[in-house]
Amino acid sequence: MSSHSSVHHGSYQPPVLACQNVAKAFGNHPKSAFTALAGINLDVARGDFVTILGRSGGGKSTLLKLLGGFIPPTSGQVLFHGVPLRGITPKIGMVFQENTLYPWLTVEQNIGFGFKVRGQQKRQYALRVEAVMEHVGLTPARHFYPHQLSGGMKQRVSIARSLAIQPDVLLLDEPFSALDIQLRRRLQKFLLNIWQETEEATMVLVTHDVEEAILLGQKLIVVGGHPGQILEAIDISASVFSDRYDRQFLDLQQHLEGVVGEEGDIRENLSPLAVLQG
Ligand SMILES: Nc1ncnc2c1ncn2[C@@H]1O[C@H](COP(=O)(O)OP(=O)(O)OP(=O)(O)O)[C@@H](O)[C@H]1O
Repeated sequence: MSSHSSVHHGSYQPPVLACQNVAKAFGNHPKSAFTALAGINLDVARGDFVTILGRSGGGKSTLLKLLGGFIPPTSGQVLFHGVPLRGITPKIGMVFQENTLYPWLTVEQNIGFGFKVRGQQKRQYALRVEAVMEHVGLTPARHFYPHQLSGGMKQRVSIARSLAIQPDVLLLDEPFSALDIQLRRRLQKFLLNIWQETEEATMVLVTHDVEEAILLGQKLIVVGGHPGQILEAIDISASVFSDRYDRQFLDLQQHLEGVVGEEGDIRENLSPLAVLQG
């Protein structure tokens, strides 16, 4: 999808993550196997913010799990820095929709968990935890336990916990969909700020919310069909759509609402769309 990653200071740099003709089927028996994804080709370059949009059951989570090494592809390859991915790695962070915080640990301890579990001493990681906690605005809540936090705070802790160990890429599966609309908008801005402020931060976010996909993504991928495939890959620059009442934004939004809408077959709703570029 992106070509600028291949030339970097004159030396070749493979994408952080890539899918090469990836297919995923579930079920062991060939007769009962269900092909969730087929023919997926995708590059995630360093510094990209990719959003994956699709309707429910379209295969978005499956694609993210493949990219995170949680499940292996049935055929094709998932490459991490040009090398086949063999299972999960701390270099790929993952944030889920539901709260996955440890209820018996405080905010601070949850954020430091990735270090502790690797056997590091607190003095080795305390400064890093401090910095991340400050960055996500959770320092005042450092001694709180998850049950004392709001939904938005919990997701901020989850994001902070993943970012703390400095993964090469952060994968986010509908991280804000359990939150109300106002909070969702706030956390979208928060995530965008983190991406902009952190040099070469690379993010892949799955959502069924068209507005979220456009506001956050710099590259937007639509997944759908049977079996699931990449129906569209659109290059957008976040800056083009700084105003969500922008004409181009509204046109793109309307087009994508049609694509992921509940009515009709997803492929029938597709219309040619010029690639928008910043
Ligand atoms: N472990 C599994 N075993 C069998 N089928 C599965 C498994 N995981 C996913 N599927 C099927 O693959 C298809 C894609 O599922 P997936 O969870 O990737 O969709 P999604 O786009 O993320 O949906 P949602 O937005 O509802 O989470 C669905 O039909 C689902 O039932």
